[in-house]
Amino acid sequence: MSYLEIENMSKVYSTKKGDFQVLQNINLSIERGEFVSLIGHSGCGKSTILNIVAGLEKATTGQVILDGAPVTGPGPDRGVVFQNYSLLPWFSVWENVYEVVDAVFRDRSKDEKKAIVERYLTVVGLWNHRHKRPDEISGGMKQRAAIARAFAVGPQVLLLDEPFGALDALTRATLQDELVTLMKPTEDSSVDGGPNSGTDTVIMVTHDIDEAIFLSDRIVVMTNGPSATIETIINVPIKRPRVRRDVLHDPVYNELKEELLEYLHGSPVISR
Ligand SMILES: Nc1ncnc2c1ncn2[C@@H]1O[C@H](COP(=O)(O)OP(=O)(O)OP(=O)(O)O)[C@@H](O)[C@H]1O
Repeated sequence: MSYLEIENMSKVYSTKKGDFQVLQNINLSIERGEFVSLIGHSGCGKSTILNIVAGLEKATTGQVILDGAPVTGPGPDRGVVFQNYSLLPWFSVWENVYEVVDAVFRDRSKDEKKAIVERYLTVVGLWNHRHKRPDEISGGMKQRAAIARAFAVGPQVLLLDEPFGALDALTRATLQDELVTLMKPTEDSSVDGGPNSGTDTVIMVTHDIDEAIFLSDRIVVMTNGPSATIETIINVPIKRPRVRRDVLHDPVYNELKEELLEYLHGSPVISR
């Protein structure tokens, strides 16, 4: 059995107009340490899959098994980052991260918890902005704070729902690079939390083909809904951690891009 198993998952929403089958027969095995992206047209159920793995939604049939145990609700072993930041508006950046660290690491000293917060706010370049509230910082900074908060508690599985979707291309690329840095285990184990306590498995929902290729080991392409299922799974045979420029120059990159565009839009694309 793999580290994370999605077994025969289906999801039916009851609506005023009757039952609406979003997902049908989703089967996916993810190994520890894998970065897997879900890609597909709007409304096919990508967020629904992520929410079920997060334990925020229940599957209608089937189940999610994580590290041998069925998922029955949310837990500190899974961290979620949404597109819309989800920071508490009345807290500073520092407090937003500290609150969660404090809740998860109940038995750590205050100094240890502060050190974890400092470490992750520093990695995402927000230490100098730690006293600001979410409405005083840019969208990119808010998303950095949300990412720092997710990594700071060191969930084994990180669930990213279009984490960079609302950002401009430049900020997006910077944050993708920061994510690569955060995913890389460091030698420094003096401060626990984060990658040192094992955040190495990621499921990311994205609409961005380049982002999916740059970050993922495998890309799961969904069919269109309703009753969406997995159309195909594409391997990205470029070793991680990756450097953006190297990936862009890798001949495999254009081949994968073309393949994905063909799945998503059904027509061959002329590569540059
Ligand atoms: N609570 C709900 N009740 C009824 N229908 C829902 C509910 N949540 C989602 N849906 C429907 O389920 C379908 C899948 O939604 P979901 O958000 O998972 O898709 P998605 O692939 O993530 O879309 P997008 O790419 O646009 O974010 C959509 O048609 C949506 O309207």
